[in-house]
Amino acid sequence: MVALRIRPINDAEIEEGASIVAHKVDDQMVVILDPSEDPDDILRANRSREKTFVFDVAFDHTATQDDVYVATTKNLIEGVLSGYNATVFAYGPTGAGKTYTMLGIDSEPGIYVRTLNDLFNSIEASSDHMAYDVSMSYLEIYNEVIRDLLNPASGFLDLREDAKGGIQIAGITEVSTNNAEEIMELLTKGNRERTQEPTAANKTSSRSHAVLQVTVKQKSRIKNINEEVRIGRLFMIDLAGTERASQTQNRGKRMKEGAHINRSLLALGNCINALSEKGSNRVHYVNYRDSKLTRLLKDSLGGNSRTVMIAHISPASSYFEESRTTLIYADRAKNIKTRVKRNLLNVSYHIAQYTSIIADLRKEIERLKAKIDEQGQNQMKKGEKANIRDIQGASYEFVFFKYM
Ligand SMILES: Nc1ncnc2c1ncn2[C@@H]1O[C@H](COP(=O)(O)OP(=O)(O)OP(=O)(O)O)[C@@H](O)[C@H]1O
Repeated sequence: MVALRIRPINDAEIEEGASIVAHKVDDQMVVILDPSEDPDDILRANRSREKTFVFDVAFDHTATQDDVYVATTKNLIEGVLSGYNATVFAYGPTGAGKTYTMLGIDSEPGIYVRTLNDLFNSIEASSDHMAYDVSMSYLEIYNEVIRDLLNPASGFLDLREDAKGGIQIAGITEVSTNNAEEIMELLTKGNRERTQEPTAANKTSSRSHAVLQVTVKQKSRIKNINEEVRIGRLFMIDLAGTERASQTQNRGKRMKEGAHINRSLLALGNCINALSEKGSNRVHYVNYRDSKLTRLLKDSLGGNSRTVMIAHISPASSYFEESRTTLIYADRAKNIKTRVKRNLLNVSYHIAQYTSIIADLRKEIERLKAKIDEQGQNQMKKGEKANIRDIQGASYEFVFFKYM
């Protein structure tokens, strides 16, 4: 899925006399008008100045953070909870609104917070039958090195491929928690560690790609000697901005950063090109190894993941070139097809572990008993004359039946 978001025009753009050249036509269509061409030139009819693009969904300045979240990301949660991988990434020029969409601001939180809230609400709603283990890591790729944003003191980390071709980051901090607020705290702290610098185009420009990875392991509460564990992974990525050195007046360090950012985005673009032409007659080699970013995104782009790209542009005429290239890039990405499969892990227990399974079962029975008692008490409080014994009898029967 490819979505496009046009942010509102800002004061600086209005002050420099920019006009609005990018418009949303309907829920999927966007039109961009080339401001450099002479509108009075009758020989070049309007058609040549306008370029139309169609995406799965398009947003403009009227869209709320929730509109964007609901249309792009909310639907991925159920899949992640049942063992599928999903990736959401924000792409676009510097200052076009990527961090706003992903992290948001306190009064208008973005996709990270909304996703985590819904993820934990869904887990709570189904936790009677299933046990979930959620862990999270947050990293940045800056100048082609990986840093742990939850533990920046750990230095540079390595990407490794496991026996099944899965990508792992050696030594990354994995935080286990089932509390969205706790995660948000960690995230805000992590984000402060992110390499940010003011550029001419954006006062708090993110100079790195930030990757939030959430892993959800799901297994049945009912222990068995053969247990199936489903592992769903969700990547949420705030890419560094694409930029032109001339636009941001970058020199020295900024220039070098720009080169690295552009290298990984170029590698990403090459992968997108090669993947979008897969299936056509030409054989294309997809070179994921060209950058850390594409190695990390290997599964998300061409493999086993539901992937959503949210491309961002400014509506201003001064951003026309960046917007045009972003639209072309995003248009290419529409052709990528991924094939998703559920990640299953089968755990067979040894006889020696049966005592621990029995202990777990006892704990589960105690938990259910306590829950039934609590429900019974609540009903009594409400003055309902429910026959608790009947409820308990029926529930125990149900538990017994489940363990048969
Ligand atoms: N949809 C929006 N509504 C209101 N304000 C927005 C919106 N999108 C972006 N902004 C504002 O525009 C500014 C730049 O946005 P943001 O920092 O998200 O850009 P970015 O694409 O992440 O840039 P960079 O790549 O340089 O980090 C911020 O002040 C942000 O709050």
